[in-house]
Amino acid sequence: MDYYVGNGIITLMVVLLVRKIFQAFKEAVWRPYALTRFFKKQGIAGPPYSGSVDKIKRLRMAAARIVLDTNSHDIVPRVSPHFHKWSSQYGKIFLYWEGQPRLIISDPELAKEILSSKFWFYKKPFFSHRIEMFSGKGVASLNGSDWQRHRKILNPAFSMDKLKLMVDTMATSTISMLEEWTSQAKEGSKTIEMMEELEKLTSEIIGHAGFGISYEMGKEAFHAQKMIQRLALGSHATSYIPGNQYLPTASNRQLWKLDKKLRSTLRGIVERRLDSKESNNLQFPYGDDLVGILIAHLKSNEPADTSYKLTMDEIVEECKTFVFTGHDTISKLLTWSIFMLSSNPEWQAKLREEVLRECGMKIPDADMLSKLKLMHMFFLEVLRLYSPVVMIMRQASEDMKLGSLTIPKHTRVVLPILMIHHDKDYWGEDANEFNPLRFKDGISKASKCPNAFLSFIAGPRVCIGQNFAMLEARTVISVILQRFSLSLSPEYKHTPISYFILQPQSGLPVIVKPLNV
Ligand code: HEM
Repeated sequence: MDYYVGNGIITLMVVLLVRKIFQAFKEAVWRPYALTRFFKKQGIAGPPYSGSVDKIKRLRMAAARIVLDTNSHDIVPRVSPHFHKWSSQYGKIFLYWEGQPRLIISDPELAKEILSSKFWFYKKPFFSHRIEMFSGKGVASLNGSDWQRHRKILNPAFSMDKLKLMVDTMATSTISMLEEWTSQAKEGSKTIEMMEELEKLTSEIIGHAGFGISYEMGKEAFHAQKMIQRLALGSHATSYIPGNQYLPTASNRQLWKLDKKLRSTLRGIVERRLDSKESNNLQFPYGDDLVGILIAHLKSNEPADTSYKLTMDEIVEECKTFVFTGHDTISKLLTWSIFMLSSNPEWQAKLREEVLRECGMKIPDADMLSKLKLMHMFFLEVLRLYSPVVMIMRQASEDMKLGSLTIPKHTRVVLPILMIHHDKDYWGEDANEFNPLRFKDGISKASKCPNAFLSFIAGPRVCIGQNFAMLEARTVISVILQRFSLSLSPEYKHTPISYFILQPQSGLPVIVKPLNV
């Protein structure tokens, strides 16, 4: 009997081993060969599969050592050196390998076709457990009916009427930051590390506006989220070993601890709100901010209670999503805006003049802000040249037609937003120059191709926080320009880099000077 059992186990192990070897061969040899051939027949080329991940690492490391001239906005070779190199060799559409095969598409018309696809033909791919740890398993990463349910619940939190009421909170938080600057600028001016300062400000604003808490109360959550992001991106960049997120390595243990901390802090915020029910608001008894709206959809234990409901875990994950999306992108838009104002005195003067004309020294409200036309063009140009999200990815859920191409099921498609934004074919010979006036007749007329501006993407999954971000950016910059002048510190090194979001590699030191001094 033992003999038969022993033989059976050995046979099973051999079968499993052969299957594993076969799968590994299929993934590592057959699939790259077959896919490369498949695309080659359609006229799509790309760099060789073998050694591709190392090549990307080497290109990135070399690019990270370059310091650009402060007036140069030709940043794609530094931020995405591999895209830059390969697009000049293989054209606007090419295939490359980074763990999996990826098809780069830098044609705005095809990008539009992908982004407007309704029936989940192009879905969000699963990135990695580590990325979800800081970005949350919320509306930004879901697909299908789950995404529809979350998006429908969240849309009311971003209605323009609601956003307008947040301007006061945005301005008040900015003013208290500026009071700090004034008290520090005792000798007439002060150098401020602007990227850190703006991360704190935008955390405070989303904390107040979305969660009804102060920065001090939300500090632990924001700090844990930031630490997870740093650790997760560090380890993600250096390893592609499947399943290694479950190994109890030192960095994994630290990540698990931080994740637990982040989740428990957010859960605490939600539970405190649950305890503060107000019976006179029938539609949103827990408040009509982001957390209040999410809680109003908390699934009760009644079996019939299924439509448009969220579980407690889903609410916590959604809060995580907004801790991330609600401040990281917008703080970098503000960082690059301050960089542009500090290095372009003429534009700083123009925008200050417009702010003083429309708002005087008053705390701006939504109506005043809507009159800042030059400032709107300025932000569009900053977003074009320094788009905080440099690329997005989708995955074909079945064999698809895209223009004249056939895209096989499971192919990951990359839309390189930053590279499209710097492409001379769409934006003209001055594509790398700072010229907000190119937007004077609106976004669609600013380039040769009406869909070439993609900072917030387009289609059903367009950024839900786009209006929130633009209102916050106008408020913060208006209040700063009313009270301070800005100039770039000689310490600044122009080194844009993408750590998930585009940012200056070594921060942004800026000299601030109160205007009445
Ligand atoms: C300058 C600021 C911002 C930029 C450039 C930006 C950019 C983007 C982009 C490119 C996407 C699409 C990602 C993809 O589909 O892969 C996106 C989605 C999203 N953004 Fe933003 N965003 C900004 C601000 C915000 C803010 C302030 C919030 C929240 C308060 C926010 C919340 C979201 C959410 C929840 C999604 C996912 C939407 C969905 O899939 O239905 N964003 N954003």
